[in-house]
Amino acid sequence: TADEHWCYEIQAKEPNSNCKGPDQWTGDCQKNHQSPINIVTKEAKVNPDLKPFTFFGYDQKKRWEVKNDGHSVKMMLGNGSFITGGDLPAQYQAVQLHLHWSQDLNKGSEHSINGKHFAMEMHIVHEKGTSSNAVEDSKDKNAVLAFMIEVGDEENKAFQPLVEALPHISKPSTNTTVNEISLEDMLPKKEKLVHYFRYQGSLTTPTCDETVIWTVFEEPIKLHKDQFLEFSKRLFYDEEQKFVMEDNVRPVQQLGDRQVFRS
Ligand SMILES: Nc1nc(-c2ccc(Cl)c(S(N)(=O)=O)c2)cs1
Ligand SMILES: [Zn+2]
Repeated sequence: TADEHWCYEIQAKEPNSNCKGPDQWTGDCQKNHQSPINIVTKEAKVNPDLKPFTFFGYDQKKRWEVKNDGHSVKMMLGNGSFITGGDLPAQYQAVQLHLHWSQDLNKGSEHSINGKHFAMEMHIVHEKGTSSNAVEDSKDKNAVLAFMIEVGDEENKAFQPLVEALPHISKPSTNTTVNEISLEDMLPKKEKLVHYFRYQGSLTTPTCDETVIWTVFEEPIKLHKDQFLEFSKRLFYDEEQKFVMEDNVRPVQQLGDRQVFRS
């Protein structure tokens, strides 16, 4: 289907590209409750129901499968990690973790906060329900936890196994495993995770289903500059390794009639 040939703007504008850039994405991509968005913090409404999350299984150190899926680097999490709380209507199973980035430190995140983009953005994608029964399509089928990533001068040890795996998955549709990573170690300290923004939106990739309860945490993750540069140095969009994987970022979408909330 046309969506198999969807791509980002940086790929679509290549002379002989035959892929569809963001303004040609189909599915629900042209609807009006889309993601990402710019978050204007002073217009976000405090909602006291936005309690802290509880993370189950995030502390387990595991060997994870990671892959280059041609759009990002994706870590498969289907193993029983899940979240509750955060004013979510049920428990949500962790499915996969992936990132978006640019080489430009100021345009690698999909969401922006008061117009500021970060170097990268990490998404942990969850699906409603228990590992035995997931629910069908609905506005709250998915919950994505979004973390901004800044570049600093300290190595982030929790990300090193993922960074070292990147050269093994430089081509699309390649897999490898990373060992001894715990999701919890990759995230900001738990007490920092009480501050977040919340809105109803979509997948930021085709078919852009409007099924996502978005949580954008205020506290950024920090990576060393060299760790950050590895993503756009080691990963490629194409088999021929002509196009490095960077700017895998959808442009911000109109908020429209939606309200952004904050904890
Ligand atoms: N690289 C790829 N990412 C996705 C995907 C699937 C589900 C979701 Cl929710 C998202 S996102 N960016 O909205 O978190 C991305 C498919 S292929
Ligand atoms: Zn994403």
